[in-house]
Amino acid sequence: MRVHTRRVTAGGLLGRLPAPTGALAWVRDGSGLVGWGEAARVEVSGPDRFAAADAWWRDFTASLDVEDELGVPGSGPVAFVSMAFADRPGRSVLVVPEVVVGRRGGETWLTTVGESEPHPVQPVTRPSTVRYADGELSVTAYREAVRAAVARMRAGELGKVVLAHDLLAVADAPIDHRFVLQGLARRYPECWVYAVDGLVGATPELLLRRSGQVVDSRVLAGTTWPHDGMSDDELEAALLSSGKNREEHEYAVASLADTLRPFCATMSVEGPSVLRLPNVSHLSSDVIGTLNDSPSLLRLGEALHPTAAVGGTPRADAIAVIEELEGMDRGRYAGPVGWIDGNGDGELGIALRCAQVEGSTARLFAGCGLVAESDPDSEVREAHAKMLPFREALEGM
Ligand SMILES: C=C(O[C@H]1C=CC=C(C(=O)O)[C@@H]1O)C(=O)O
Repeated sequence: MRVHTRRVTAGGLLGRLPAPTGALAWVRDGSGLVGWGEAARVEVSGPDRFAAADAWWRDFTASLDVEDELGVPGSGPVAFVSMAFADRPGRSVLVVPEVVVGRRGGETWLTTVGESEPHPVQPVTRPSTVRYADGELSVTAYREAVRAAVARMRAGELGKVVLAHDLLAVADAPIDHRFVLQGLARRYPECWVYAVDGLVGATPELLLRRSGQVVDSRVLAGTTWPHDGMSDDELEAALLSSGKNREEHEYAVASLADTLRPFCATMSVEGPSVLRLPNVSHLSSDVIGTLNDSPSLLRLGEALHPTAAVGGTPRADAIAVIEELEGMDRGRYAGPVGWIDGNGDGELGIALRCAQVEGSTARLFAGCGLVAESDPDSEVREAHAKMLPFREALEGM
C-alpha cells in the first residue's frame, strides 16, 4: 500500500473533518493530527493488547511503500490508538486513516494511505435537546462505592484508588462528533482534544510522548473546582497546601516515574504546580527522560498503564477494588489514547473528560482519586465538575 506525505498550505485541523462520525483527532491548541476514512484497522483485547497492537503495527508498516517529504513525528504512516482501560472485558482499537492532516511548528502536511476515496464535507450539526440519565453506576451508588473504598484505605488495605462513574446523555438527533470536538477545543486549548472510534473528549493528562529518544509526561492528580466564592488564587493556594491532594498527587507521580525510570538514561521530575482549567484545577508535574533503548511508544504505554492517576496504589490491589466497587466496564475511558507513527514515536494521553458516543447517546465518565482522608460528598462534586467539559460542548455552551 502506498503512503504519501507532502507539505500543504496552513489551515485549521478540526474544521477539515468531513463527516459527523468517524472523526479521528488529537489536537492541542491548533496543532496535532486529524484523520478520516479507514485504510486499515485492528481490534485487540486482553492483557496482551499492547503487545498485539504493537506487533500488528510493525507488520503493517513494514509492508508499506512510503514517500515522506517531511520525516517528522506524525508524518508518514500514522495510526490513531485507543486502548481499553482493563484487561477484560475491553476492546482496544487502532485505526489507520485514509487521509491525515498534521500541523506542528508552522508546518502543515497531508498524508494519504492507499487509494483514498473523496470524502464530501457535510455541514456540522448540533443537538437541540439533551437529556441525562443514570449510567451503569448512578451518582448515589457512586457515593456509596467511594465510602466503601475510603473505609478500606482507612483500614490500611491500600493507599490510593481511583473510582469512576458514568452518566448517559441522550440527544434528540445523532451526535455530530465534530460539534463536540470544536466546542472542547474552543474552551480547553490546554487540553488534547481527541476522537478515536467514537471516544470523544479533551484530556489535560499526557501519559507519554515519545520523540526519538526523548520522552515526556504530564502527571495530574489532586483537584479543586470553583466553590464557596473563592478566587482562583485562593483555590490554587488551598490546593497546593492540601495534604490530601498532595498525597494523591505523589502516588500518581511515583507510579509513573518509578515505572519509566528503568527505560531511561536520564529522567527528571518537575512539580507540582497548578494547572488551571475552566472547570477544575489540578496539581501537575512534568516528567522528562532520555531513553536508553528504543522501545516503541505502545510498549512503554503497556508498562505505564494504569498509573495511579486512574488506577491506584498498589496497582493490583487498586484494580481489584475498582472491579469490585465500580462494577462497570470502563471501556476505553481512562485508557491510553492518541497516535503512533512508523518510527514508534507518538503521543498517548489518558482518555479523561470524555464520552463514548453512539448515535444520539453519549456515555460520559469521570473519576476521582481517593485516599484515606477523602470525603464522599466532595468526590461526587468533583466528578460532576469533571463531566462539565463534555456536557457543555454537547449542549453548545
Ligand atoms: C480520573 C480522572 O481524573 C484524574 C486526573 C486528574 C485528577 C484526578 C483527581 O484529582 O482525582 C484524577 O486522578 C477523571 O477525570 O476521570
